[in-house]
Amino acid sequence: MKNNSQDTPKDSGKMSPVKNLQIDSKADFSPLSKHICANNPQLPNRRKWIKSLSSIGISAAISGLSIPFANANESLKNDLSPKTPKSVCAESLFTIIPPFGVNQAGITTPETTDAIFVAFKSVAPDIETLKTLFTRLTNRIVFLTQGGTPAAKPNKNYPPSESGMLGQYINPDSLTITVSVGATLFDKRYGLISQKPIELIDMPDFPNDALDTSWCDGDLLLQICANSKETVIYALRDIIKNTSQYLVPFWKIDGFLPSKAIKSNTTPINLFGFKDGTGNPSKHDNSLMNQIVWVGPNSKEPSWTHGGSYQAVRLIRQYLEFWDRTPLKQQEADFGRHKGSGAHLGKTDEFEEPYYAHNQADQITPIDSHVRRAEPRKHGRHDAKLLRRSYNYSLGLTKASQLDMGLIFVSYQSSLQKGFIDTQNRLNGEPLEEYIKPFGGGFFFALPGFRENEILGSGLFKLL
Ligand SMILES: C=CC1=C(C)c2cc3[nH]c(cc4nc(cc5[nH]c(cc1n2)c(C)c5CCC(=O)O)C(CCC(=O)O)=C4C)c(C)c3C=C
Ligand SMILES: [Fe+2]
Repeated sequence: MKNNSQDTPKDSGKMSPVKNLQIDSKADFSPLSKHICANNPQLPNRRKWIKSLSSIGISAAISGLSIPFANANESLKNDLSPKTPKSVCAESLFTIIPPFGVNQAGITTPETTDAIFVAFKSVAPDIETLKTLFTRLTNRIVFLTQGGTPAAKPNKNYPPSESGMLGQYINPDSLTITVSVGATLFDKRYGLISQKPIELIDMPDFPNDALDTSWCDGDLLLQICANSKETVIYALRDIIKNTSQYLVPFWKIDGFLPSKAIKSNTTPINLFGFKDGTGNPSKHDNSLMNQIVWVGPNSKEPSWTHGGSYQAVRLIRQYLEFWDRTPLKQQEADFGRHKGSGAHLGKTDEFEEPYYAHNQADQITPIDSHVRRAEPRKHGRHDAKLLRRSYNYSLGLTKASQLDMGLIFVSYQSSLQKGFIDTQNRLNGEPLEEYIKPFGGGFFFALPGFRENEILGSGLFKLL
Protein backbone atom coordinates (compact mmCIF):
# COMPACT_ATOMS: atom_id res chain seq x y z
CA MET A 1 0.00 0.00 0.00
CA LYS A 2 1.25 3.45 -0.82
CA ASN A 3 1.07 6.44 1.39
CA ASN A 4 1.15 10.11 0.60
CA SER A 5 4.89 10.60 0.85
CA GLN A 6 6.73 12.32 -1.95
CA ASP A 7 7.33 8.98 -3.62
CA THR A 8 3.65 8.44 -4.30
CA PRO A 9 3.09 7.99 -7.14
CA LYS A 10 6.42 6.84 -8.52
CA ASP A 11 8.75 9.74 -8.52
CA SER A 12 10.75 8.60 -11.46
CA GLY A 13 10.85 11.82 -13.37
CA LYS A 14 8.47 10.36 -15.94
CA MET A 15 5.08 11.99 -16.15
CA SER A 16 3.57 9.38 -13.92
CA PRO A 17 -0.11 9.79 -13.23
CA VAL A 18 -1.43 10.88 -9.91
CA LYS A 19 -3.83 8.30 -8.55
CA ASN A 20 -6.51 9.22 -6.18
CA LEU A 21 -9.74 8.40 -4.51
CA GLN A 22 -13.10 9.55 -5.69
CA ILE A 23 -14.88 12.25 -3.82
CA ASP A 24 -18.35 13.56 -4.41
CA SER A 25 -18.10 17.24 -5.20
CA LYS A 26 -21.68 17.57 -4.01
CA ALA A 27 -20.84 15.90 -0.72
CA ASP A 28 -21.46 17.77 2.45
CA PHE A 29 -18.24 19.35 3.69
CA SER A 30 -19.84 21.53 6.25
CA PRO A 31 -17.96 22.04 9.46
CA LEU A 32 -18.11 19.96 12.57
CA SER A 33 -18.16 23.05 14.71
CA LYS A 34 -21.29 24.88 15.79
CA HIS A 35 -20.53 27.73 13.44
CA ILE A 36 -23.46 28.55 11.19
CA CYS A 37 -22.48 29.60 7.71
CA ALA A 38 -24.35 32.54 6.32
CA ASN A 39 -24.83 30.69 3.04
CA ASN A 40 -25.18 27.22 4.47
CA PRO A 41 -27.38 27.39 7.52
CA GLN A 42 -28.31 23.73 7.63
CA LEU A 43 -25.33 22.02 9.15
CA PRO A 44 -25.17 18.29 9.57
CA ASN A 45 -24.00 16.80 12.77
CA ARG A 46 -20.63 15.16 13.09
CA ARG A 47 -21.98 11.65 12.59
CA LYS A 48 -23.71 12.62 9.37
CA TRP A 49 -20.54 14.24 8.10
CA ILE A 50 -18.40 11.20 8.75
CA LYS A 51 -21.05 9.06 7.11
CA SER A 52 -21.04 11.22 4.05
CA LEU A 53 -17.29 10.90 3.84
CA SER A 54 -17.22 7.15 4.23
CA SER A 55 -19.95 6.73 1.67
CA ILE A 56 -17.77 8.43 -0.86
CA GLY A 57 -14.63 6.50 -0.10
CA ILE A 58 -12.77 8.89 2.15
CA SER A 59 -12.52 6.27 4.83
CA ALA A 60 -9.43 4.95 3.12
CA ALA A 61 -7.87 8.37 3.43
CA ILE A 62 -8.86 8.71 7.06
CA SER A 63 -7.33 5.38 7.90
CA GLY A 64 -4.13 6.41 6.19
CA LEU A 65 -4.32 3.82 3.47
CA SER A 66 -2.99 3.80 -0.01
CA ILE A 67 -3.84 7.04 -1.77
CA PRO A 68 -4.91 9.46 0.86
CA PHE A 69 -6.31 12.18 -1.27
CA ALA A 70 -9.57 12.65 -2.95
CA ASN A 71 -10.74 14.11 -6.17
CA ALA A 72 -13.75 15.08 -8.13
CA ASN A 73 -16.59 12.84 -9.20
CA GLU A 74 -17.98 12.46 -12.68
CA SER A 75 -19.77 15.78 -12.68
CA LEU A 76 -16.58 17.56 -11.79
CA LYS A 77 -14.69 15.65 -14.44
CA ASN A 78 -17.11 16.92 -17.03
CA ASP A 79 -16.86 20.45 -15.77
CA LEU A 80 -13.23 21.19 -15.17
CA SER A 81 -13.26 24.82 -14.22
CA PRO A 82 -12.69 25.38 -10.49
CA LYS A 83 -16.04 26.92 -9.75
CA THR A 84 -16.81 28.55 -6.47
CA PRO A 85 -18.23 25.73 -4.35
CA LYS A 86 -21.91 26.39 -3.84
CA SER A 87 -22.05 25.86 -0.11
CA VAL A 88 -18.73 27.24 0.95
CA CYS A 89 -18.51 28.10 4.58
CA ALA A 90 -15.51 30.34 5.00
CA GLU A 91 -14.93 29.13 8.54
CA SER A 92 -15.07 25.52 7.61
CA LEU A 93 -11.96 23.48 8.10
CA PHE A 94 -13.65 20.95 5.89
CA THR A 95 -14.14 22.92 2.73
CA ILE A 96 -12.30 21.43 -0.20
CA ILE A 97 -11.51 23.63 -3.17
CA PRO A 98 -10.92 20.96 -5.81
CA PRO A 99 -7.38 21.30 -7.18
CA PHE A 100 -8.38 19.85 -10.57
CA GLY A 101 -9.74 21.78 -13.50
CA VAL A 102 -9.03 23.55 -16.75
CA ASN A 103 -7.66 26.39 -14.64
CA GLN A 104 -5.73 26.22 -11.40
CA ALA A 105 -7.58 26.90 -8.17
CA GLY A 106 -6.67 30.07 -6.26
CA ILE A 107 -7.44 32.53 -9.03
CA THR A 108 -11.21 32.75 -9.39
CA THR A 109 -11.98 30.62 -6.32
CA PRO A 110 -13.00 32.53 -3.18
CA GLU A 111 -10.45 34.65 -1.35
CA THR A 112 -9.29 33.41 2.03
CA THR A 113 -8.14 35.03 5.25
CA ASP A 114 -4.52 33.88 4.92
CA ALA A 115 -1.93 33.51 2.22
CA ILE A 116 1.75 32.96 1.70
CA PHE A 117 3.56 34.01 -1.43
CA VAL A 118 6.92 32.33 -1.81
CA ALA A 119 9.29 32.62 -4.75
CA PHE A 120 11.88 29.94 -5.41
CA LYS A 121 14.97 29.51 -7.50
CA SER A 122 15.18 26.16 -9.22
CA VAL A 123 18.36 24.16 -8.69
CA ALA A 124 17.10 21.20 -10.72
CA PRO A 125 20.11 20.41 -12.93
CA ASP A 126 18.18 19.36 -16.03
CA ILE A 127 14.75 19.07 -17.59
CA GLU A 128 14.17 15.50 -16.36
CA THR A 129 14.74 16.63 -12.79
CA LEU A 130 12.45 19.58 -13.38
CA LYS A 131 9.72 17.14 -14.40
CA THR A 132 10.34 15.20 -11.20
CA LEU A 133 9.93 18.42 -9.26
CA PHE A 134 6.58 19.16 -10.90
CA THR A 135 5.46 15.59 -10.24
CA ARG A 136 6.24 15.96 -6.55
CA LEU A 137 4.65 19.37 -6.39
CA THR A 138 1.49 18.03 -8.00
CA ASN A 139 1.29 15.14 -5.56
CA ARG A 140 1.71 17.38 -2.56
CA ILE A 141 -0.91 19.82 -3.86
CA VAL A 142 -3.38 17.01 -4.50
CA PHE A 143 -2.95 15.68 -0.97
CA LEU A 144 -2.75 18.96 0.95
CA THR A 145 -5.71 20.64 -0.71
CA GLN A 146 -8.00 17.73 -0.01
CA GLY A 147 -6.66 16.68 3.34
CA GLY A 148 -6.37 13.29 4.94
CA THR A 149 -4.07 11.39 7.20
CA PRO A 150 -0.37 12.03 6.78
CA ALA A 151 1.89 9.17 5.74
CA ALA A 152 2.38 6.41 8.28
CA LYS A 153 4.97 7.10 10.98
CA PRO A 154 8.35 5.98 9.72
CA ASN A 155 11.18 4.33 11.56
CA LYS A 156 12.04 6.52 14.56
CA ASN A 157 15.60 6.76 13.35
CA TYR A 158 14.36 8.87 10.44
CA PRO A 159 12.72 12.26 10.49
CA PRO A 160 8.90 12.13 10.53
CA SER A 161 7.21 12.42 7.14
CA GLU A 162 5.64 15.77 8.04
CA SER A 163 5.82 18.52 10.62
CA GLY A 164 2.95 17.23 12.76
CA MET A 165 1.82 20.80 13.45
CA LEU A 166 -1.76 20.10 12.36
CA GLY A 167 -2.16 16.94 14.41
CA GLN A 168 -3.14 13.57 13.06
CA TYR A 169 -5.63 14.69 10.45
CA ILE A 170 -5.00 17.38 7.85
CA ASN A 171 -8.14 19.40 7.16
CA PRO A 172 -8.46 20.95 3.71
CA ASP A 173 -9.46 24.36 5.10
CA SER A 174 -10.13 25.86 1.64
CA LEU A 175 -6.46 25.46 0.83
CA THR A 176 -5.35 26.30 -2.69
CA ILE A 177 -1.79 26.20 -3.97
CA THR A 178 -1.33 28.04 -7.23
CA VAL A 179 1.90 27.45 -9.14
CA SER A 180 3.36 30.10 -11.43
CA VAL A 181 6.61 30.27 -13.33
CA GLY A 182 8.88 33.24 -13.94
CA ALA A 183 10.64 34.27 -17.14
CA THR A 184 13.94 32.88 -15.82
CA LEU A 185 12.62 29.32 -15.94
CA PHE A 186 12.71 29.69 -19.72
CA ASP A 187 16.40 30.60 -19.87
CA LYS A 188 19.06 28.24 -21.28
CA ARG A 189 18.98 25.73 -18.42
CA TYR A 190 16.06 23.56 -19.43
CA GLY A 191 15.68 24.10 -23.17
CA LEU A 192 12.29 25.73 -22.65
CA ILE A 193 13.03 28.96 -24.51
CA SER A 194 10.71 28.23 -27.45
CA GLN A 195 7.82 27.56 -25.06
CA LYS A 196 8.00 30.83 -23.11
CA PRO A 197 4.65 32.63 -22.83
CA ILE A 198 5.16 35.46 -25.30
CA GLU A 199 4.55 38.35 -22.89
CA LEU A 200 6.49 36.91 -19.94
CA ILE A 201 9.34 39.23 -18.96
CA ASP A 202 11.16 40.14 -15.76
CA MET A 203 9.20 42.87 -13.99
CA PRO A 204 10.54 46.29 -15.08
CA ASP A 205 10.87 49.33 -12.80
CA PHE A 206 7.88 51.68 -12.89
CA PRO A 207 8.48 55.38 -12.07
CA ASN A 208 7.42 55.23 -8.40
CA ASP A 209 9.23 51.96 -7.70
CA ALA A 210 12.17 51.41 -5.38
CA LEU A 211 12.72 47.77 -6.19
CA ASP A 212 14.91 45.67 -3.94
CA THR A 213 16.20 42.74 -6.01
CA SER A 214 16.08 40.44 -2.99
CA TRP A 215 12.28 40.82 -3.11
CA CYS A 216 11.90 40.42 -6.88
CA ASP A 217 11.23 37.67 -9.43
CA GLY A 218 12.00 33.97 -9.11
CA ASP A 219 11.83 30.83 -11.26
CA LEU A 220 8.67 29.66 -9.55
CA LEU A 221 6.08 31.29 -7.33
CA LEU A 222 3.64 29.55 -5.03
CA GLN A 223 0.53 31.34 -3.89
CA ILE A 224 -0.77 29.36 -0.91
CA CYS A 225 -4.20 30.42 0.36
CA ALA A 226 -6.37 29.01 3.17
CA ASN A 227 -8.55 30.11 6.04
CA SER A 228 -5.95 29.84 8.79
CA LYS A 229 -2.31 30.69 9.28
CA GLU A 230 -1.49 27.18 10.41
CA THR A 231 -2.85 25.61 7.23
CA VAL A 232 -0.80 27.80 4.91
CA ILE A 233 2.33 27.36 7.03
CA TYR A 234 1.82 23.60 7.18
CA ALA A 235 1.44 23.45 3.41
CA LEU A 236 4.57 25.50 2.84
CA ARG A 237 6.65 23.36 5.22
CA ASP A 238 5.38 20.22 3.55
CA ILE A 239 6.29 21.51 0.11
CA ILE A 240 9.72 22.69 1.18
CA LYS A 241 10.41 19.34 2.84
CA ASN A 242 9.41 17.45 -0.29
CA THR A 243 11.11 19.64 -2.88
CA SER A 244 14.26 20.91 -1.17
CA GLN A 245 16.56 19.11 -3.62
CA TYR A 246 15.10 21.15 -6.44
CA LEU A 247 13.86 24.45 -5.06
CA VAL A 248 15.49 27.09 -2.90
CA PRO A 249 13.17 29.68 -1.34
CA PHE A 250 14.18 33.14 -2.45
CA TRP A 251 11.63 35.54 -0.97
CA LYS A 252 8.50 34.99 1.04
CA ILE A 253 5.72 37.18 2.36
CA ASP A 254 2.62 36.39 4.40
CA GLY A 255 -0.71 37.93 3.49
CA PHE A 256 -3.96 38.43 5.34
CA LEU A 257 -7.47 39.69 4.67
CA PRO A 258 -10.10 40.71 7.22
CA SER A 259 -11.90 37.58 8.38
CA LYS A 260 -15.15 39.54 8.75
CA ALA A 261 -15.24 40.17 5.01
CA ILE A 262 -14.22 36.64 4.08
CA LYS A 263 -16.86 35.10 6.35
CA SER A 264 -19.60 37.38 5.12
CA ASN A 265 -18.48 37.32 1.49
CA THR A 266 -18.27 41.10 1.35
CA THR A 267 -15.55 43.31 -0.10
CA PRO A 268 -12.42 43.30 2.09
CA ILE A 269 -11.31 46.65 3.54
CA ASN A 270 -7.64 47.47 2.95
CA LEU A 271 -5.10 49.04 5.33
CA PHE A 272 -6.07 52.53 4.17
CA GLY A 273 -9.60 51.76 5.35
CA PHE A 274 -11.18 51.54 1.88
CA LYS A 275 -13.13 48.67 0.37
CA ASP A 276 -10.77 47.09 -2.13
CA GLY A 277 -12.02 44.83 -4.90
CA THR A 278 -15.41 46.37 -5.67
CA GLY A 279 -14.56 47.18 -9.28
CA ASN A 280 -13.30 43.69 -10.11
CA PRO A 281 -14.91 41.89 -13.05
CA SER A 282 -17.32 39.19 -11.90
CA LYS A 283 -15.58 35.86 -11.33
CA HIS A 284 -18.89 34.15 -12.00
CA ASP A 285 -19.03 35.46 -15.55
CA ASN A 286 -17.20 32.73 -17.44
CA SER A 287 -17.08 34.53 -20.75
CA LEU A 288 -15.65 37.64 -19.07
CA MET A 289 -13.07 35.50 -17.28
CA ASN A 290 -12.12 33.86 -20.60
CA GLN A 291 -11.60 37.31 -22.03
CA ILE A 292 -9.85 39.03 -19.13
CA VAL A 293 -8.14 36.31 -17.09
CA TRP A 294 -7.50 33.08 -18.98
CA VAL A 295 -5.16 32.65 -21.89
CA GLY A 296 -7.13 30.89 -24.62
CA PRO A 297 -6.88 29.50 -28.13
CA ASN A 298 -7.58 32.88 -29.72
CA SER A 299 -4.24 34.19 -28.49
CA LYS A 300 -0.87 33.79 -30.16
CA GLU A 301 0.46 32.05 -27.06
CA PRO A 302 1.98 28.53 -27.18
CA SER A 303 -0.81 25.99 -26.91
CA TRP A 304 0.36 24.63 -23.53
CA THR A 305 -0.47 27.98 -21.91
CA HIS A 306 -4.22 27.75 -22.60
CA GLY A 307 -6.08 27.82 -19.32
CA GLY A 308 -3.22 29.63 -17.61
CA SER A 309 -2.98 33.29 -16.70
CA TYR A 310 -0.34 35.98 -16.36
CA GLN A 311 0.19 36.90 -12.73
CA ALA A 312 1.52 40.29 -11.64
CA VAL A 313 2.66 40.49 -8.03
CA ARG A 314 3.61 43.83 -6.54
CA LEU A 315 4.81 44.29 -2.98
CA ILE A 316 3.70 47.81 -2.14
CA ARG A 317 4.57 49.46 1.16
CA GLN A 318 1.83 51.79 2.44
CA TYR A 319 2.80 54.80 4.55
CA LEU A 320 0.10 54.30 7.14
CA GLU A 321 1.21 56.90 9.70
CA PHE A 322 1.19 59.58 6.99
CA TRP A 323 -2.17 58.37 5.64
CA ASP A 324 -3.72 58.46 9.10
CA ARG A 325 -2.85 62.18 9.32
CA THR A 326 -4.45 62.92 5.93
CA PRO A 327 -7.90 64.60 5.88
CA LEU A 328 -10.78 62.33 4.91
CA LYS A 329 -11.68 64.57 1.97
CA GLN A 330 -8.19 64.13 0.55
CA GLN A 331 -8.21 60.37 1.12
CA GLU A 332 -11.52 60.05 -0.72
CA ALA A 333 -10.35 62.30 -3.55
CA ASP A 334 -7.18 60.23 -3.94
CA PHE A 335 -9.19 57.05 -4.37
CA GLY A 336 -12.32 58.52 -5.95
CA ARG A 337 -14.56 56.55 -3.60
CA HIS A 338 -16.18 57.11 -0.22
CA LYS A 339 -14.41 55.61 2.74
CA GLY A 340 -17.25 53.86 4.57
CA SER A 341 -19.59 52.67 1.84
CA GLY A 342 -17.01 52.19 -0.87
CA ALA A 343 -19.39 53.98 -3.25
CA HIS A 344 -18.10 56.25 -6.02
CA LEU A 345 -17.96 59.91 -4.98
CA GLY A 346 -21.44 61.41 -4.83
CA LYS A 347 -23.07 57.96 -4.82
CA THR A 348 -24.30 55.83 -1.94
CA ASP A 349 -24.29 52.26 -3.20
CA GLU A 350 -20.97 50.41 -3.37
CA PHE A 351 -21.72 48.92 -6.77
CA GLU A 352 -23.35 51.92 -8.44
CA GLU A 353 -21.55 53.21 -11.52
CA PRO A 354 -19.81 56.62 -11.20
CA TYR A 355 -21.09 59.83 -12.81
CA TYR A 356 -18.11 59.88 -15.16
CA ALA A 357 -19.18 56.55 -16.66
CA HIS A 358 -22.01 58.38 -18.39
CA ASN A 359 -20.42 61.81 -18.62
CA GLN A 360 -16.65 62.05 -19.01
CA ALA A 361 -16.80 65.80 -18.35
CA ASP A 362 -18.03 65.17 -14.81
CA GLN A 363 -15.54 66.23 -12.13
CA ILE A 364 -17.16 64.85 -8.96
CA THR A 365 -14.58 62.09 -9.18
CA PRO A 366 -11.22 63.81 -9.75
CA ILE A 367 -9.61 62.89 -13.08
CA ASP A 368 -6.43 62.02 -11.17
CA SER A 369 -8.08 59.72 -8.64
CA HIS A 370 -6.97 56.12 -8.40
CA VAL A 371 -10.17 54.56 -9.71
CA ARG A 372 -10.56 57.01 -12.57
CA ARG A 373 -7.00 56.52 -13.75
CA ALA A 374 -7.19 52.76 -13.33
CA GLU A 375 -10.57 52.42 -15.04
CA PRO A 376 -11.46 55.63 -16.97
CA ARG A 377 -14.63 54.04 -18.41
CA LYS A 378 -14.15 55.95 -21.63
CA HIS A 379 -15.40 52.99 -23.63
CA GLY A 380 -17.56 51.19 -21.08
CA ARG A 381 -16.22 48.85 -18.41
CA HIS A 382 -13.00 46.89 -18.08
CA ASP A 383 -10.40 49.28 -19.41
CA ALA A 384 -8.31 47.53 -16.77
CA LYS A 385 -8.25 44.00 -18.15
CA LEU A 386 -7.27 42.27 -14.98
CA LEU A 387 -8.68 40.48 -11.96
CA ARG A 388 -7.25 41.65 -8.62
CA ARG A 389 -6.71 39.21 -5.77
CA SER A 390 -4.58 41.14 -3.28
CA TYR A 391 -3.66 40.58 0.38
CA ASN A 392 -2.36 42.86 3.13
CA TYR A 393 1.04 42.18 4.66
CA SER A 394 2.71 43.16 7.92
CA LEU A 395 6.48 42.83 8.33
CA GLY A 396 7.12 44.61 11.64
CA LEU A 397 8.87 47.98 11.69
CA THR A 398 11.11 49.81 9.25
CA LYS A 399 14.52 51.14 10.33
CA ALA A 400 12.77 54.48 10.77
CA SER A 401 10.43 52.92 13.36
CA GLN A 402 7.47 53.07 11.02
CA LEU A 403 4.97 50.31 10.41
CA ASP A 404 6.27 48.09 7.64
CA MET A 405 2.89 47.20 6.21
CA GLY A 406 1.26 47.27 2.84
CA LEU A 407 -0.39 45.46 0.00
CA ILE A 408 0.61 42.30 -1.82
CA PHE A 409 -1.06 43.45 -5.00
CA VAL A 410 -1.86 40.46 -7.20
CA SER A 411 -3.56 40.56 -10.55
CA TYR A 412 -4.33 37.85 -13.07
CA GLN A 413 -4.77 38.63 -16.73
CA SER A 414 -4.76 37.00 -20.15
CA SER A 415 -2.42 39.72 -21.44
CA LEU A 416 0.22 41.23 -19.19
CA GLN A 417 0.36 44.29 -21.41
CA LYS A 418 -3.39 44.95 -21.67
CA GLY A 419 -3.86 44.03 -18.02
CA PHE A 420 -1.31 45.07 -15.42
CA ILE A 421 1.17 47.07 -17.54
CA ASP A 422 -1.34 49.36 -19.28
CA THR A 423 -3.20 49.92 -15.99
CA GLN A 424 0.00 50.68 -14.07
CA ASN A 425 1.05 53.09 -16.82
CA ARG A 426 -2.25 54.95 -16.40
CA LEU A 427 -1.66 55.05 -12.63
CA ASN A 428 1.91 56.38 -12.89
CA GLY A 429 2.03 59.83 -11.26
CA GLU A 430 -1.31 59.45 -9.42
CA PRO A 431 -1.69 61.42 -6.13
CA LEU A 432 -1.84 58.13 -4.20
CA GLU A 433 1.88 57.65 -4.96
CA GLU A 434 2.69 59.95 -2.02
CA TYR A 435 1.48 57.18 0.26
CA ILE A 436 2.77 54.03 -1.43
CA LYS A 437 6.12 52.61 -2.48
CA PRO A 438 6.45 49.39 -4.51
CA PHE A 439 9.58 47.48 -3.48
CA GLY A 440 9.23 43.98 -4.90
CA GLY A 441 7.21 41.32 -6.66
CA GLY A 442 7.47 39.96 -10.15
CA PHE A 443 5.72 38.86 -13.31
CA PHE A 444 4.82 35.18 -13.51
CA PHE A 445 2.71 32.82 -15.54
CA ALA A 446 0.18 30.77 -13.58
CA LEU A 447 0.17 27.32 -15.18
CA PRO A 448 -3.02 25.91 -16.70
CA GLY A 449 -5.00 23.59 -14.46
CA PHE A 450 -4.58 19.84 -14.40
CA ARG A 451 -6.88 16.83 -14.39
CA GLU A 452 -6.72 13.93 -12.04
CA ASN A 453 -3.91 11.66 -13.20
CA GLU A 454 -2.11 14.59 -14.75
CA ILE A 455 0.89 16.59 -13.61
CA LEU A 456 0.96 20.38 -13.38
CA GLY A 457 2.75 21.80 -16.40
CA SER A 458 2.48 18.51 -18.30
CA GLY A 459 1.41 20.38 -21.43
CA LEU A 460 4.71 22.22 -21.42
CA PHE A 461 6.81 19.13 -20.89
CA LYS A 462 4.95 17.07 -23.50
CA LEU A 463 6.03 19.52 -26.16
CA LEU A 464 9.72 18.88 -25.61
C1 LIG B 1 -1.87 48.41 -11.77
C2 LIG B 1 -2.91 48.10 -11.08
C3 LIG B 1 -3.22 48.54 -9.72
C4 LIG B 1 -2.38 48.76 -8.65
C5 LIG B 1 -0.91 48.57 -8.59
C6 LIG B 1 -3.21 49.17 -7.56
C7 LIG B 1 -2.75 49.49 -6.29
C8 LIG B 1 -3.54 49.80 -5.21
N1 LIG B 1 -4.91 49.90 -5.18
C9 LIG B 1 -5.34 50.23 -3.93
C10 LIG B 1 -6.66 50.42 -3.52
C11 LIG B 1 -7.79 50.45 -4.35
N2 LIG B 1 -7.83 50.16 -5.68
C12 LIG B 1 -9.11 50.31 -6.14
C13 LIG B 1 -9.55 50.12 -7.43
C14 LIG B 1 -8.76 49.67 -8.48
N3 LIG B 1 -7.39 49.50 -8.49
C15 LIG B 1 -6.98 49.02 -9.70
C16 LIG B 1 -5.69 48.72 -10.08
C17 LIG B 1 -4.55 48.84 -9.28
N4 LIG B 1 -4.48 49.20 -7.98
C18 LIG B 1 -8.15 48.85 -10.50
C19 LIG B 1 -8.18 48.32 -11.90
C20 LIG B 1 -9.25 49.28 -9.75
C21 LIG B 1 -10.72 49.27 -10.18
C22 LIG B 1 -11.17 50.59 -10.64
C23 LIG B 1 -12.61 50.58 -11.03
O1 LIG B 1 -13.11 49.58 -11.51
O2 LIG B 1 -13.29 51.60 -10.89
C24 LIG B 1 -9.94 50.74 -5.06
C25 LIG B 1 -11.42 51.07 -5.14
C26 LIG B 1 -12.31 49.90 -4.94
C27 LIG B 1 -12.22 48.85 -6.02
O3 LIG B 1 -12.74 49.01 -7.09
O4 LIG B 1 -11.55 47.85 -5.77
C28 LIG B 1 -9.13 50.81 -3.94
C29 LIG B 1 -9.54 51.20 -2.54
C30 LIG B 1 -4.19 50.31 -3.11
C31 LIG B 1 -4.21 50.63 -1.63
C32 LIG B 1 -3.09 50.07 -3.90
C33 LIG B 1 -1.66 50.03 -3.54
C34 LIG B 1 -1.18 49.95 -2.35
FE1 LIG C 1 -6.14 49.84 -6.86
